[in-house]
Amino acid sequence: MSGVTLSIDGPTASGKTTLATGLAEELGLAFLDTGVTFRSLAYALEHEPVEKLRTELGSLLVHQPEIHHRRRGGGIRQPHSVLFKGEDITQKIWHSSLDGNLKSISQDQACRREILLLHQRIVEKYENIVAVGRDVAVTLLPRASLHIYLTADQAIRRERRRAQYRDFGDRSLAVGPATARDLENRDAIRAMPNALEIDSTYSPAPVVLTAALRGLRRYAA
Ligand SMILES: Nc1ncnc2c1ncn2[C@@H]1O[C@H](COP(=O)(O)OP(=O)(O)O)[C@@H](O)[C@H]1O
Ligand SMILES: Nc1ccn([C@H]2C[C@H](O)[C@@H](COP(=O)(O)OP(=O)(O)O)O2)c(=O)n1
Repeated sequence: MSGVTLSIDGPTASGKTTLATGLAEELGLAFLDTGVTFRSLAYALEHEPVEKLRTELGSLLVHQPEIHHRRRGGGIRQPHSVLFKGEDITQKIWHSSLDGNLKSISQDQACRREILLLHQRIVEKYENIVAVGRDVAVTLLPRASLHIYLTADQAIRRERRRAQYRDFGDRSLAVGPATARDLENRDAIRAMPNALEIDSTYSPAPVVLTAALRGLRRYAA
């Protein structure tokens, strides 16, 4: 299949990264995790003022969206790596001490605009790509082949996140209810003709992957 673009939205720990990794491996797609940009900027804010991050985002942060299958250096499994001023910070961006910065970056509209421009430049480079994040269907890939909204009960998502990071020390574990932004995105995606909503609460990852592939075949046909 060529010319495949997929967007995956959904709340924290609903399984977006897992599904996107499966789809990228199965279909040979590049993978852009937009949350990695927000987390990288939260890290970068420890070192640079926000004005500099906004104006020099494209040169300070370099994404490598080709998929890496292996756990990197024994750390958390990451789909792709990211460099900040030339340094690979992929394993440093998940610390809970960055949660405050993450909130500031997420709420900074000027920053969000620059992040979107950066992501648009990245997706333009790839004919086949899956992008993951809180608003990718609406903002980044409105013309994707398929828009997936992934969800799962909050208690299940919290348990999954705890299990995921059990061995990795002080990681960001916050798992709240779906936010207003999540629900807005969900409603916008429901209104799209080529959309698929998957509740993964009782469906293991391979079942979710099969459902997504079936949805893609239906809309790509
Ligand atoms: N369908 C599923 N069933 C059970 N566990 C899952 C499922 N999808 C993902 N997981 C696990 O839940 C955790 C969070 O998944 P992840 O893909 O990182 O979520 P997100 O990217 O939405 O935050 C991971 O440990 C992952 O292995
Ligand atoms: N497209 C995006 C991606 C992430 N964010 C914000 C909101 C998220 O809490 C943080 C971190 O993103 P990340 O994808 O790692 O978060 P979740 O695992 O979905 O909770 O960034 C966003 O506002 N828009």
